[in-house]
Order: sequence, then structure tokens, then C-alpha cells
Amino acid sequence: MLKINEIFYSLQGEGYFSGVPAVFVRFSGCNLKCPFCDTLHEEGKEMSVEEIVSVVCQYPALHVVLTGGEPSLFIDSHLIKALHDKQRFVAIETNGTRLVEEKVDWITLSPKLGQAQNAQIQQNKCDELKLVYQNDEQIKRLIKTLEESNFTFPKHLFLQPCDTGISAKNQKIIEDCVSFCKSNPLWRLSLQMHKLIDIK
Ligand SMILES: C[S@@+](CC[C@H](N)C(=O)[O-])C[C@H]1O[C@@H](n2cnc3c(N)ncnc32)[C@H](O)[C@@H]1O
Ligand SMILES: Nc1nc2[nH]cc(C(=O)O)c2c(=O)[nH]1
Ligand code: SF4
Ligand SMILES: [Mg+2]
Repeated sequence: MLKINEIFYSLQGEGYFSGVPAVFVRFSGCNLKCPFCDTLHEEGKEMSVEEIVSVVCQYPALHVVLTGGEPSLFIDSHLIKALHDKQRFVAIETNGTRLVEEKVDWITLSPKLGQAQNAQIQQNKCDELKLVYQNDEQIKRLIKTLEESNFTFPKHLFLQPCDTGISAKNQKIIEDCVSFCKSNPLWRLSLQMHKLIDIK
């Protein structure tokens, strides 16, 4: 059984697949406590793989996003195979502290700084890197940490302004993030589109 916080149908609001209709499977629980985390994920109900797949298949989209919480702590090959058997494209949003060994179709990696010794980044490759931008100093440190490890940078590099919930502060973060992208053009902006248009 897997502890699931919610399963919902929306558009992918972030990163490479922004705008693509997708079914989100949100796992409950995480090994990090990012101060800026925008998700309440602690509550959940136990569901079998068959139940999860049955809810996912109520929606017409083939794109599925496993998120959380931290899905890499909980996924298993049975779930991935069951989704593949239904022709689903399986993407995962992960903080990278546990290696994703299952054969998923797309890994979105969003590592965080200042992780505890037992929560270091294990995932050293991915399809897209999506870093939460707080300020220049933080983002440069995060990128440097990745450069100094045996991390392979993917083709798709996104900076996502940290949503603080305070509009004036967000505006400054967005402006700084835009400046960073203009100075470092390998990076592009990922706005959390779903928040801008007030959908889930
Ligand atoms: C809620 S997390 C769940 C998946 C995984 N635990 C992770 O952090 O990648 C989903 C995405 O939202 C991003 N995120 C979380 N809080 C955010 C915030 N306040 N502003 C912008 N992005 C945020 C994360 O970095 C991650 O890319
Ligand atoms: N629309 C929408 N797109 C998303 N992309 C990643 C999300 C997440 O919370 O992992 C998310 C989310 O919560 N909603
Ligand atoms: S790793 Fe992801 S889910 Fe966990 S606290 Fe950080 S942003 Fe939230
Ligand atoms: Mg979200």
C-alpha cells in the first residue's frame, strides 16, 4: 500500500512540460523540510497500486506526474509497470536524495541546499533540472555544489522563482531571477503557471 495525499488532474504548471495536461499523484511524506515548501502533503490515505492506477485512468491524459512530498521514497516497480501497462508516460518530481532506480520516463530534479548528512543528493542525472531561485548567492552556491559533485547537467535547465506568498517579495525574486537568466542564458525561467491562472 502507498500513502497518497491526492490525485488530481491539471496542467503541468512547471518546467519543460508546462501547459501539458497531466494527472498528478501526490505521495504523502518527505525527508526534507524546506522552509519555503508550498505543499501540505502530510495527510494521506493508503491506496493499492490497482486503486491508484484506476483513479489515474479516469482521466484522458497519458502524462502522469509522481510528486509529493518526496515520491522517490515510496515508488516501486509495480506502480511504474502498472502505469506503463496503461500506456502512461511517467514523470517524477524529486529532490534527488534517493536514487530513482525504477524505469520512469522523465526525471525532474529539484535539489535543495543545506541537506542533512543523511539526505545528500544521490540522483546525479536527470532530464530536467529545476532549481528554486531565492537569491543570487543561494543559486550560485547550489549550482557550484552540483558542479563540484559528479553531477551530469541535463539539456533543460530551469530556475523557478521561490513563491514566498508575499507579492512584493515575489516580485523582487522574479526580477532577480530574470536578471540571472539574462546573464546566464543556459538557464531559463519556469513560472508556476498554475498559480498565475489560479488552477490546481
Ligand atoms: C512540492 S515539490 C515535491 C517534489 C519534491 N519533493 C521536490 O522538492 O522536488 C514540487 C516542486 O515544487 C517546487 N517548490 C516547492 N516549494 C516551492 C516554492 N515555494 N516556490 C517555487 N517552487 C517550489 C519544488 O522545488 C519542486 O520542484
Ligand atoms: N499544476 C501543477 N503543476 C505542478 N508541477 C509540479 C507540481 C508539484 O507540486 O509537484 C505541480 C502542482 O502542484 N500543480
Ligand atoms: S523536498 Fe519537496 S516536498 Fe519536501 S519539503 Fe522540500 S519542496 Fe517540500
Ligand atoms: Mg505544487
